[in-house]
Amino acid sequence: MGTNDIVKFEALSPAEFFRRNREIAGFSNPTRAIYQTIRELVENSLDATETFKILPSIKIYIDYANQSRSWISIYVEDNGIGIPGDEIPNVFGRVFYSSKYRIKQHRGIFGLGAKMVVLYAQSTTNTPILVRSAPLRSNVIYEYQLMIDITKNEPVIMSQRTMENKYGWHGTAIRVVLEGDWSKAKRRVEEYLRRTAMVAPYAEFVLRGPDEDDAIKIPRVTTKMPDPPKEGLPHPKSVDVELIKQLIQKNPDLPLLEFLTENFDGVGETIAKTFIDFVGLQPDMPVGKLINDELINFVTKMREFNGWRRPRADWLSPIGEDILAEGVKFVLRPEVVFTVTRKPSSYMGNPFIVEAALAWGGAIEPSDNPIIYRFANKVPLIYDEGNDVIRKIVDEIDWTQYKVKFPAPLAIVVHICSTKIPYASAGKEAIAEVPEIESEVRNAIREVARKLRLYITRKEKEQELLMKYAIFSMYAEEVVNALSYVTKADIEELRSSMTTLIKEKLKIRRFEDLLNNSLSSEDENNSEAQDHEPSS
Ligand SMILES: Nc1ncnc2c1ncn2[C@@H]1O[C@H](COP(=O)(O)OP(=O)(O)OP(=O)(O)O)[C@@H](O)[C@H]1O
Repeated sequence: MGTNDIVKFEALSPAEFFRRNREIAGFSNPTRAIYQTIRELVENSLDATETFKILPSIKIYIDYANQSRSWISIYVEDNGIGIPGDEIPNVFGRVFYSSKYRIKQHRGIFGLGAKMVVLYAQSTTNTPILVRSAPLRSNVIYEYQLMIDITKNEPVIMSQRTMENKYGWHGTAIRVVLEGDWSKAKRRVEEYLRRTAMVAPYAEFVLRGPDEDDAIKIPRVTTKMPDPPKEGLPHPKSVDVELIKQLIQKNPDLPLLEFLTENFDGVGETIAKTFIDFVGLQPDMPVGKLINDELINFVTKMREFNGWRRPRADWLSPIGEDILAEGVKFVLRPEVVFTVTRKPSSYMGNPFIVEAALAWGGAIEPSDNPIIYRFANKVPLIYDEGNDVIRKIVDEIDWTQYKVKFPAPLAIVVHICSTKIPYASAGKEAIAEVPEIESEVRNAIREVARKLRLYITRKEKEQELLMKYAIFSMYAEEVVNALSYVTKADIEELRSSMTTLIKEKLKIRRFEDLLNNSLSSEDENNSEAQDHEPSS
């Protein structure tokens, strides 16, 4: 009896795989499905706007489509660059179809999110997704109703039409009906938007829920936007055999020297020659002539070679210290916020930048541990904090070295941007442990923590001075009274000289300065100007 008689083999289409395993893309239950749907659509909207320097305006409307069956309708509209009409079916109907498989920072990476939304809707309510989109300067608006042929991983067009674009609209609007629990998902969705606004204060959001008074509006706080990322080439340290084979196939006759200078980030002629020498090959050898062993050796050497330039960070778009501070101030309303954007760094040839903000006091509730807000490529990570390397690092820090005593009103924001975020899963909720990233996160947090220590030290000194001033003034009044009685001098003059004397003694240049929380320059010099790294 042949094996085929007892074991049946079959292939699975990508769409079928994700229909069966939707948990790994974040669609694990009805509450999570709503959150994940909104998140995937909003992230596409943000990518379609800010990557092209358009200030994002995003509308999210939730309605009950059929309350007895827990069917929820979700509508998301943006003012982005839109989608070309002929691309719409594949964009929503073919798993692993994307414009973001490029070396450039995006929120999206997998080419999966929008399709998961369609798959989930289809699997729970059997209704198509409605898409309307108008690219920039388009005379028409395209409208499609789409489903997915799951076994073929292909779009099924249920209806299609074009409409006149009377008002010059551009952007994309999507309506989808799925089974979900809005009452439970609501808080998560609101929190997600609040956190998104923290790192994108240049965006505005309207969220309207199905019930009366169920609406929130997050206004645009600034019109400043980060510079969009440029599109890059792979760094030689990030390659593998398959990538090199694909590049060779495109042009097998290309000499090795040109192959290197044309296809990789930061490889000039001199570096390419040194490298080819290091491998022991000839610069004019056509790259297609590399035999298997040579090819494998070539790739291994590419990763070993230490003469490459560092990966360029032009493919990244960090938020920037000012914009991040504005977002954090607006959302968390702290007493004070410190931010830092670290210099670019890299892991395995992938450039990355870590940014951190520390918010202290004000509306932040004191808690026993720092409150952590994690972001990757401007996406808030809400679930799975326990598995995240950022939580681990924050917990390792000895906060007493920064004068923080818990419970304390302390929030830490960490943003990692990279052309390749090492996510721990397809749901994009936690960042895996990568030593280079860990060390940058640690440095970023320490940098803002040092600013906090300086701030707390100053505040303590100010408190001390205010106390002394109050006590001295109290006694001064008695002295002034007694002096004026004995000498018959003018009491007002005496009082004024006494106040001047006290201020001089306390080194307060202007009393108003003290009340405004700023000390004289002398005090500043005496404070922690020489700020040492605590030896943790
Ligand atoms: N609102 C939108 N405006 C413009 N283009 C969009 C919009 N939504 C989706 N797209 C296009 O559709 C493509 C596929 O989107 P999808 O959400 O499936 O994957 P992705 O964003 O590329 O990656 P990920 O799965 O990581 O989110 C995007 O790459 C983008 O080109």
